[in-house]
Amino acid sequence: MSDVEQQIKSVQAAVGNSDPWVTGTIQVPPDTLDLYYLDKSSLPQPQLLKLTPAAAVDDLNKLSMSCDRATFGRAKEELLDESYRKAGKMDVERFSSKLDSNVIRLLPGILFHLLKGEDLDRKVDAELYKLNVYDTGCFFRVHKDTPRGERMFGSLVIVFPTPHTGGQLVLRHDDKEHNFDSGTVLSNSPSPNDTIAYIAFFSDVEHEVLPVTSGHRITLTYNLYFSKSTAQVPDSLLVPKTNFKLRDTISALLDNPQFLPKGGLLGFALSHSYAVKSRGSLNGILQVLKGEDAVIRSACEGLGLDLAIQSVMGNQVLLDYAIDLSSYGEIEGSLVALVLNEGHGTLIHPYNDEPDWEYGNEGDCSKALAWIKGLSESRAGYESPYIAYGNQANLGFEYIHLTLVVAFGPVGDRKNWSAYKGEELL
Ligand SMILES: O=C(O)CCC(=O)C(=O)O
Ligand SMILES: [Fe+2]
Repeated sequence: MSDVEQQIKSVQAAVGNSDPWVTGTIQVPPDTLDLYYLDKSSLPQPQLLKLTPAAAVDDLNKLSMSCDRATFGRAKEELLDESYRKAGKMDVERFSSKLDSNVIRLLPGILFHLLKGEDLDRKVDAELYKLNVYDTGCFFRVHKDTPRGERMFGSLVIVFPTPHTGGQLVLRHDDKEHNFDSGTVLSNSPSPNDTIAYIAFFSDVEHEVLPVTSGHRITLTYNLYFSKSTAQVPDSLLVPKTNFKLRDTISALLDNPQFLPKGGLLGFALSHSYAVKSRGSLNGILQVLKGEDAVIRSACEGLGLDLAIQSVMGNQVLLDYAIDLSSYGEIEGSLVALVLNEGHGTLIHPYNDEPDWEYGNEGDCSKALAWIKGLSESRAGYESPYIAYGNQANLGFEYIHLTLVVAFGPVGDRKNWSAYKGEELL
């Protein structure tokens, strides 16, 4: 193996692989478990229910009866189908939870292990979405939470300590899986009367709620956003914000004069998928990277390199916008030619190979790219043209797989990324 190959392997090994979810329990002031809600009588009456392990089964059933049947989204449709999702839901206008006014105080403790790098210092908004009641036999099959905009990065579920068995939340991402059994975790907690369980995860993580086998699993769900406000959050002390190993291995690779002496690109296929509008620009995504993706951004920014988020088509072309495949139909090859003929996209070729001019036009350039994390088979190109199953109908944003492309200049001037134009087709 050459020096360069060895150094690329070292960069690859330094890319982190932390979980895209956190789960746990938190003790809360007991009165924050109070829930006020409007029942379903013809003149709705306010009710107070303490969502504790001691809550009377009749009262929990009454809450359950006051809920509507929960729907879910398939593509652009909102559906009620109890073979896919069986649960009660209450919209935010019909209830008030004391915990909700406290949730902002709980967030830093919860998100500490989820957010990485500079994201740890960002202000996060938590938007209450629904109260859900899963009583015996309720479940929610595999889905992803519907993206509500570029800045939404995750979902938070709070589970009250009302007794329940079953109803585990199973989360899956790449080859990882996590099963969170809130009923068991809560009943085994040291202070079960005033402890809640939480699960926070990046919204593109696939998840399902297994059937509840007894009792009532009652939850609040939140959408998590990176705040637009620039209010400074105090620096979290003693938290390493940079993956120094990653920064140093990239630096060593670029210091090697054998590696792309005229300059070139590094490609990191992102671990998460991101919500974009079709044909929408990808510029804003750089600011909303999640988890390990944000760590890669920090390391490369720290080296003064140029960063861009691109979509990769057929491993041959980089695009700085999301293309709407449904408006083209047909096969990928012809799409590459079409996009290039329209004057979009940058041709790329592997760093250790010659450009492939199959689709090139006179005057085109092809840039050499070394994949640090390549697009795996299942991730090549785009996710399905629409979200098959969401917790709400498609709101115009779709999750797609993207690549962080890092540009660097010639040996001795690696920060001068704009000096690298690529190989030209004459
Ligand atoms: O209750 C849970 O743990 C998850 C619920 C869920 O996935 C949803 O409401 O979208
Ligand atoms: Fe969900």
